[in-house]
Amino acid sequence: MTGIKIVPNAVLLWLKPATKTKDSVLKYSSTLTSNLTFSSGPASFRTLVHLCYRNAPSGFVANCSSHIQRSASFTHDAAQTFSPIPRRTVTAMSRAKVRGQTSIHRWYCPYKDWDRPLYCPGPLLVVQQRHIVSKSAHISDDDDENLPLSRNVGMFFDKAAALLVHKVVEDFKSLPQKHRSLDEEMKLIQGTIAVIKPCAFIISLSFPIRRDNGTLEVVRAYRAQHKQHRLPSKGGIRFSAHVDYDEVTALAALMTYKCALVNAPFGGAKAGVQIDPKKYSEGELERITRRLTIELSKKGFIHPGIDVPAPDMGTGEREMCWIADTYANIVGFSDINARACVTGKPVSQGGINGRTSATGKGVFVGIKYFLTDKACMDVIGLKPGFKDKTFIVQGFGNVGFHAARYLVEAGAKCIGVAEMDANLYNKDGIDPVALDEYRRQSGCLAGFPAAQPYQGENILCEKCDILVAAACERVITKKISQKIQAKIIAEGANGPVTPGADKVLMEKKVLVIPDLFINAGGVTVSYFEWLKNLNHVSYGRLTSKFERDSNLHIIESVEKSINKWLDSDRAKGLNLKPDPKVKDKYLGYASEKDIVHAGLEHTMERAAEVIMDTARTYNLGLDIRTAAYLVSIEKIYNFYREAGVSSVI
Ligand SMILES: NC(=O)C1=CN([C@@H]2O[C@H](COP(=O)(O)OP(=O)(O)OC[C@H]3O[C@@H](n4cnc5c(N)ncnc54)[C@H](O)[C@@H]3O)[C@@H](O)[C@H]2O)C=CC1
Ligand SMILES: O=C(O)CCC(=O)C(=O)O
Repeated sequence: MTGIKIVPNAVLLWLKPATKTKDSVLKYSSTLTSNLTFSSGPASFRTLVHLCYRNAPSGFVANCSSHIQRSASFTHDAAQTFSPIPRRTVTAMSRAKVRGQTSIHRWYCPYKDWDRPLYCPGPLLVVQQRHIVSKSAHISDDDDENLPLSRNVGMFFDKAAALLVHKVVEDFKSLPQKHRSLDEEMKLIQGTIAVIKPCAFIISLSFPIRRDNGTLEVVRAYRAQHKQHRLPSKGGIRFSAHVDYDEVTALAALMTYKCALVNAPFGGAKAGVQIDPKKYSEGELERITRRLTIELSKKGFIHPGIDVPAPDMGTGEREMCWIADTYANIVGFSDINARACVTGKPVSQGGINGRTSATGKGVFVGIKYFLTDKACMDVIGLKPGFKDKTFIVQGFGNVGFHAARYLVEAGAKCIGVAEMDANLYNKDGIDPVALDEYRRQSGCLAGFPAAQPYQGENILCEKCDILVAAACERVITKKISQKIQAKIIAEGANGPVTPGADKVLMEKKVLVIPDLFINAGGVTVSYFEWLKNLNHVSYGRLTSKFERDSNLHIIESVEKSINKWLDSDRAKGLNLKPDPKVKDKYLGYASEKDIVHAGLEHTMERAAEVIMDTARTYNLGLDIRTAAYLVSIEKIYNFYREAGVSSVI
C-alpha cells in the first residue's frame, strides 16, 4: 500500500479547501480520534506537503513528518540519529518486529507525555493517534507544566519548520526550470529539516571530588553539542541542582538557533553540572570546575576550534578563569590559541570588556527596539519609549541585574524584583545598583530597606508594562499566563515561557520577545572575545589613534573651509560656530568597551529588523518567536542544502 489512508472525515476536510483558516482546522481537530494509517515512501511526503498547504496545525504536521521519516528509514542507526530513543525502546521495537507486532506499549517510550503506543518498523505503520493534534492545538495545564524543556523547544521549532517547508516548496514550484521532481525535492527538504532538530553529541560524566570535610562525592555533569555545522559549538556551562540530560540538550538546541539568528558562526552547545553552587565552598567549586575541564577535554568537548563554553546560570568570570587556566596549563600548553577555549573570562585573563553585562545590555537593546516601534506598540496598547514605563524583573543574577540597570538608566521604573530568597516591591521604584550593593554586603536581597516585601499572590502577575524573566526556564506557565498583566515579556532567561503560556499570551496581545533573540547579547560578545583571543590583540589597539587622527583631519578641514567662507564678503553678518559636542564625540579614543557595545547594539538591531521583516512576510502578528525561529532555521537549512549532509552534523 502506498500513500496515506486517512479514516476520519475531519482530516479529509483539511485536505479540501486551500482557503481554510487555522481556526476552522483547529475546530475539526477535536473530532479527530480515529486511526491514521501511513506508509513510507514519497507519497507520504506528498501528503505532508498537502497538510502544510492546507494550514494544518504545525504540531500535527511535524508529528506526521517525524513518523513518516522514521518509518521510511528505520534502522538501529537511524533510531539513534533521529532522536534520543533509549536502547530499551529500540530493543522492544526490534522484538515487536520479529513477532510481527505493529506497535509497542507506551511504557517503553522515553517521553512522559507520549500517550499513545509507539509505532513499529514495518511495511505498514499504524499510528494510533488521538492526541497528535491536541498537542499543538490545546495543551492541558498539567501537560504544559510538565513537558520536558526539549519538548517545548521542539514545539517552537516544529511550528516554524512547517512554515519554512511550505515556503521552500512554493519557491521550488515557482522555479522555471527544475532539476528534480517535487517528490525528490520534498525528500531533501524534509530530510534536511530532520537533520537540524536532534542533538548531535552529548557526553554524560560522573566524576569524584573531595569535599572540604574529607568525604568523596560523585558529581554528575553533561555537555551537549547540538550542531557542528559551524565550529566551534558554543554555549554556557550552568551549575544547578536541577539540570539534567533533557535540559542540557534543549538549551544546546536553543544555542544553535540563537547563534544562527545573530550570525555568530557557531553550532550550539550547553553544559550542566548537577550541583547547587551555594552548597559548596570556593575551593570545592574550583576542584569541580578544574576536573570538569579535564574530563571534557579528554573527549573533545572543550577546545578553541571545537567546543567553547561560557558562563550561564550559577557560573561567571571566576569559573571561566579556572577553566581557561586548567585548559591552557594541562592540555593546551602547546596551543597558542588555548585561551580561546572558553569565553566570559576576566579581562586580565584574555576576557573582553563588556562581556559580563552583555546579556543584560542586549536585553535592554532588544526591548528598546520594540518599544520604539510605534506600530507594534499600537497593537499591544502601549505608548512608545521608556518614559513612564514600569517593569518587574525575575532573577536578579547576571542577566537580571544588568538588564534592570540599563532599563532604569533609560528612564523606566523597576517596581518589583522576584528572587529565590525574597520578592521585593516598591511602586516608587527600586534602584538596581543600590540593591546589588546591599546584596554584596548582606549576602541576600531580603531586608533591602528601600523596598517592601511583596505581600500579594504572585509578583509576576502584578500590574506593570514589562516583565523581564531572567531567572530560569518554564516559570511562566499556561496557568500563570492567564493572570499576567504585563504588556511585554522579555525572555532574558532561556525558555521561561511554556508553549501553552505562549499561546495564551499571544491571544491576550502580550508581546513576548523570545529568548533566542533577546538574550543573544551574551553569545554575541562571547564571539567578539573569541575573535580577540584568536587575533591576540584587543579591539581598538591598532585603529583607535588612527581613527581619531582621521576624524581630526576631517573636522579641521571642514572648520577651515567654513572659516574661509565666513571671512568672505558673502557671509558678512553670519555667526556660524562648529558644535563643540561633535568634536568631543569624534575626537575621543574608542575604548574596547565602546567598540564591543557598538557591535552588540548593531547585532541586536539588525537581528530585530530581520525578525520583524519575517513576521510581516509570514503575517505572524505578535508571534515574534516563530519569526525568530524561522530566520534561524532557514539559515541552517540553507547551510545544509548547500553543504550536503553527509559530512557535517
Ligand atoms: N549569563 C549569560 O550570559 C546568559 C544567561 N542566560 C540565561 O539567563 C538566565 C539567568 O542566567 P544568569 O543571570 O547568568 O544566572 P545567575 O545565576 O547569575 O542568576 C540567576 C538568578 O535567578 C535566581 N533564580 C533562579 N530561579 C529562580 C526562580 N524560580 N525565581 C526567582 N529567582 C530565581 C537565582 O537565585 C539567581 O540569582 C538563565 O536561563 C541563563 O541560561 C542567557 C544568555 C546568556
Ligand atoms: O556566551 C556564550 O557563549 C553562551 C551564552 C549562553 O549560554 C546563552 O546564550 O544561553
